[in-house]
Amino acid sequence: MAEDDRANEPGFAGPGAEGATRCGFVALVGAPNAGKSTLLNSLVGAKVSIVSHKVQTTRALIRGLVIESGAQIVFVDTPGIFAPKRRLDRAMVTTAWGGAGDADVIALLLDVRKGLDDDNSAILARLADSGRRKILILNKIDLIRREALLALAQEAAARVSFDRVFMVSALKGDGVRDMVAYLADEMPAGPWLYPADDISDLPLRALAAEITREKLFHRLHDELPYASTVETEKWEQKTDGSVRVEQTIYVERESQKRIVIGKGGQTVKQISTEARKEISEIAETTVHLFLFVKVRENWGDDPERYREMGLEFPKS
Ligand SMILES: Nc1nc2c(ncn2[C@@H]2O[C@H](COP(=O)(O)OP(=O)(O)OP(=O)(O)O)[C@@H](O)[C@H]2O)c(=O)[nH]1
Repeated sequence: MAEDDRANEPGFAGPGAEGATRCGFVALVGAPNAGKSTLLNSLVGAKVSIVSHKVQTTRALIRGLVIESGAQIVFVDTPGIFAPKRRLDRAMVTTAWGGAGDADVIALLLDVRKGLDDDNSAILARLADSGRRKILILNKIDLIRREALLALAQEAAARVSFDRVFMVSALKGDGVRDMVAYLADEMPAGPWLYPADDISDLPLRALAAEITREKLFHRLHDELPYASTVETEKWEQKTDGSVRVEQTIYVERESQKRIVIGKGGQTVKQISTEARKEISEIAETTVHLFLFVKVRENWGDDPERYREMGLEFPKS
């Protein structure tokens, strides 16, 4: 149904119609790499959460805002849930469940190729105890046969009583609109929490740091991306409308710094070129990006770094 048609439906209330708008929170939870960030970006129609084929790209709670049928849906992209080992891992998992606890609807995203493996089984077990409204989103249906998909849906539904099950391809957009229409109906009555034009509650400078971190993830291999973090130190509006952005990539060791910089500065230059293009898009202006690489030993044990990433610092 076209947006215009909806406006003629009884009960429709656009922004500002007091008492008739709806607004609520949907927490996207799931194992690492299930496709939460891909889904969120596709829903919002822009990049608010970073995507990579490596696991655990999303560290903090990132909100994406979608408006559908008079409802503002605040999607909360949580870090992937898995058995944590390091301190940073524990912080991410605690944050993820914290995000789910406050939501009107918990949406579990499951990579259909993984099926009910250990990570997904553990999440299902925990969700089964939650009294909240919950839906199951089977993602990456472009990669699996229909019979296997239906069998998986049945198996998951036998463990947790989901209010609804959706089958989608976040990458291709299949099935996504139906899911959003359902969620819009489920949102409680109330005023919108964010301006209609906003797509995320993350400030531009935080989004910009996330974009650079994504490029870092794409360019570098093994453990290095996990040992690095990016901070926007300066966001300076120039009189000609352009912005000067200074960011620092923090790594844990001198040897890692050399890798990030690359031969003759090649690697950091490529990261900078790719990041600048995307930051310009979200800032909707010309961006001059300056990247610095610094060693900050043991940042993984520094409470301040967790606060900057929007994570709680776990005591142990
Ligand atoms: N074929 C296919 N690939 C997908 C689909 N959705 C996501 N992917 C891919 O799966 C990988 C992981 O996607 P992300 O969106 O980063 O996953 P995530 O759940 O946010 O991951 P974490 O940040 O680790 O929690 C990426 O390479 C995506 O391109 C889909 O519907 N089909």
